[in-house]
Amino acid sequence: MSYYLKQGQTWVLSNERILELIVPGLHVQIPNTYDWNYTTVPQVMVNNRSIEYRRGFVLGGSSSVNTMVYTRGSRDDYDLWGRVSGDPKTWSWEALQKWILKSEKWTAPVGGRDPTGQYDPRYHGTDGPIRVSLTWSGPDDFDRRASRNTEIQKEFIEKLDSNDGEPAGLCAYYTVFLLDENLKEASLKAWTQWTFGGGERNSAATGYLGSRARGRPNLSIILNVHVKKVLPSTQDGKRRLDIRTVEIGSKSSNVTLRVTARKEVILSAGAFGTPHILLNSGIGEESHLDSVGVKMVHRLPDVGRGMSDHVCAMVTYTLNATTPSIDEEAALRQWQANRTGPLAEWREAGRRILWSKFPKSSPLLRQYGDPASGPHAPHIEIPFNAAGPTMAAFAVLLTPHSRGTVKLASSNPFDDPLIDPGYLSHPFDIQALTEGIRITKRWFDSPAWDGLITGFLGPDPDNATWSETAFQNALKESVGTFLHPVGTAAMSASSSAAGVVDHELKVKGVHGLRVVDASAIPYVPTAHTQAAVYVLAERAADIIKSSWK
Ligand SMILES: Cc1cc2nc3c(=O)[nH]c(=O)nc-3n(C[C@H](O)[C@H](O)[C@H](O)COP(=O)(O)OP(=O)(O)OC[C@H]3O[C@@H](n4cnc5c(N)ncnc54)[C@H](O)[C@@H]3O)c2cc1C
Repeated sequence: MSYYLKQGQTWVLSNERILELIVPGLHVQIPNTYDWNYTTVPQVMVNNRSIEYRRGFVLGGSSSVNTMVYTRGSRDDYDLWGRVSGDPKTWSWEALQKWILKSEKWTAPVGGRDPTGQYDPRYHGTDGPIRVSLTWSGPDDFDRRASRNTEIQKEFIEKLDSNDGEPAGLCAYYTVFLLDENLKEASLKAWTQWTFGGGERNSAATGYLGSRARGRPNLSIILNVHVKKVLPSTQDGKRRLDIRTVEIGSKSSNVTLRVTARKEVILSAGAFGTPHILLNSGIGEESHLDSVGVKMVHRLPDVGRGMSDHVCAMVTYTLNATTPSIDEEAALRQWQANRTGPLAEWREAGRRILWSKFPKSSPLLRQYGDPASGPHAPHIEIPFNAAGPTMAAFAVLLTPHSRGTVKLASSNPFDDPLIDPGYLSHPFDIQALTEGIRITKRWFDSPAWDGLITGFLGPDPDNATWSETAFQNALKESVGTFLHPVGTAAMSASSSAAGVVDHELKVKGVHGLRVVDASAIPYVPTAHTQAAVYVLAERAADIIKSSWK
C-alpha cells in the first residue's frame, strides 16, 4: 500500500531481505503470497475463459514483482495525455522530458562491460531513484541469428535506443541484436533496458522508499493493512464535498482505523485497487453502486470504466536446441559474491523484443480507424522466449480498441473486484492479433534461423486446412494478458463529463482527493507500463508541491 501518515513509525520494509524480490533471475520463483492473485471474469470473446491476473501485493506494488523491462513507449502516447487532459503544457512528451529523466538513474551493467554504443545517453537520466541498466550476459546464438535476420529482411530495422520516444520509426525494430559477429559483445546494439542495477531489482519501494526517505520525520509506512474506503470529512463551511479521511482495516481482525489528512489524500492503489476503493466509497455510477448496496456519495460514472490493457496471443515453434541449464547454487553463490552471473538478470521471455507498426495502407486501419496515438506508436510487440526444445513468441496488441471495466462484487471492501478487461470485444483486436502472428511468421521465415527452428506449431492464420473459425478458436485459446491495465480512473479535461480525474489528477467534483497511479493513464501506452507510471508520479509530485506552496 502506498499512502503517507504524519507520525514516525518503526521501519520494516516488507520486501527487504526477500531474495526473490531482490535477485532479478529469481523473478520466476516469486511466491504468490506477494500477489493479489486476481482472476478476470469469464471473457466472452475468449472462449469464456477466466484469465489469471497478477498484481503486486507488497510494498512497491507490481514494480516489486514485475518483469523489469524498461520501455517508455512512443512520444505520441504522452502527447495524447495532453490532448485528452486539455493540458498539453503539462502532459506531452516534450513537456515531460524533465520528469522522464528525473525518475531514472542510468547504471552501467554489472560485470564491467563498457555499454558505450549499446544505448543512447542523450535519452537517459543519471540522478533519479530508479536504476535502469543492461543485462550482464552478452549475445547468444539467438541474438546472432536475429542480427543476421535484420540484414536479410529489410522490413525489420535496428534502432539503437528504444526509449527515444520513437520506437516505431519505420516499420519494426529488434531491440537486442548483434550487428557484427566478429566484434562480439562490443557490437551488440540496441539492448533491451531493465529496471535493475548493480545486479539487484529496482522498484518503487527500493527507489523511492530507501533509507533517505525512511529518515524523514513526516513519513510513515503502515504495512499489512487494507484501505477500505475514503470518506467525506467534516464540511469546512463551504458547500463542497471534502474527502480527506481514509478508513483502513485488516481482513484478519475487526479493527478499523480512520485517518484524516490535513491537506489531501492521494490514492495510488493501481488500476484495480484505486477504482475498487473509489467504488467502495460510493464514488461511481449510481445504478452499479445500488446493485451491490453501496450508497452513492458522489456520482462519477467513469470510475472503473475504460480499462485498457495489452492482450496477447501466443504462437509456438519447435527448436533444434536444448535450454542451457544453469547450476542454481553456483549461480546464487556468484550473485552473492559480486552480484554478477545468470541470476543478475532476467532469464526468461522478453530478452528479445520486436516492435512493429502496421502500414498506413493496412485495410485493417482503414476499416476500423487507427487506434495508435500517432505516427511513432507501434501496434504490435513480439517478445520471444527461446527455451528449447520449443520457443513461444507472443504477439502483443499495443493499441487495443477494446475497453474493460472494474466493478464491485459486493459491498465488502475485502472482496476482490470484478475485473472484466473485455478482451477482443472490439473486432479490430482479433484481426490485429492475427496480423501480429503473421509478422512473427515473417520474422522467422528466413535462412537466419536455419538449423535452429524446425517447425511452426501455430496457431497459423494461413493454414489452408483450417476454417477462419477454427483458427480464431485456437487463437482465443492462446490469449493472455501482458498485465498492463490502465484507464480505470482516467484523466480528462476538467470541463469534460467523461473521465475521473482532471489534468492535476484531482478526483472531479471532490476536494482533497487525488489519484496517482496507472488508473489515471487514459490509454495503455505502446510499452510496458512501469516507466509511464514513474513519469506520471514524478510529474504529479511537482504538481502537488506547487499546489500547496
Ligand atoms: C507480473 C507483472 C509483470 C510486469 N512486467 C512489467 C515489465 O516488465 N515492465 C513494465 O514496465 N511493467 C510491467 N508490469 C506492469 C507494471 O509493474 C505496472 O504498470 C506498475 O507497477 C503499475 O503501478 P501502479 O502504482 O499503478 O500499481 P501497482 O504497482 O500495482 O501498485 C498498487 C499498490 O497498491 C496496493 N493496494 C491496492 N489496493 C489496496 C488497498 N485497498 N489497500 C491498500 N493497498 C492497496 C497494492 O498492494 C500495490 O502495492 C508488470 C506487472 C506485473 C504484475
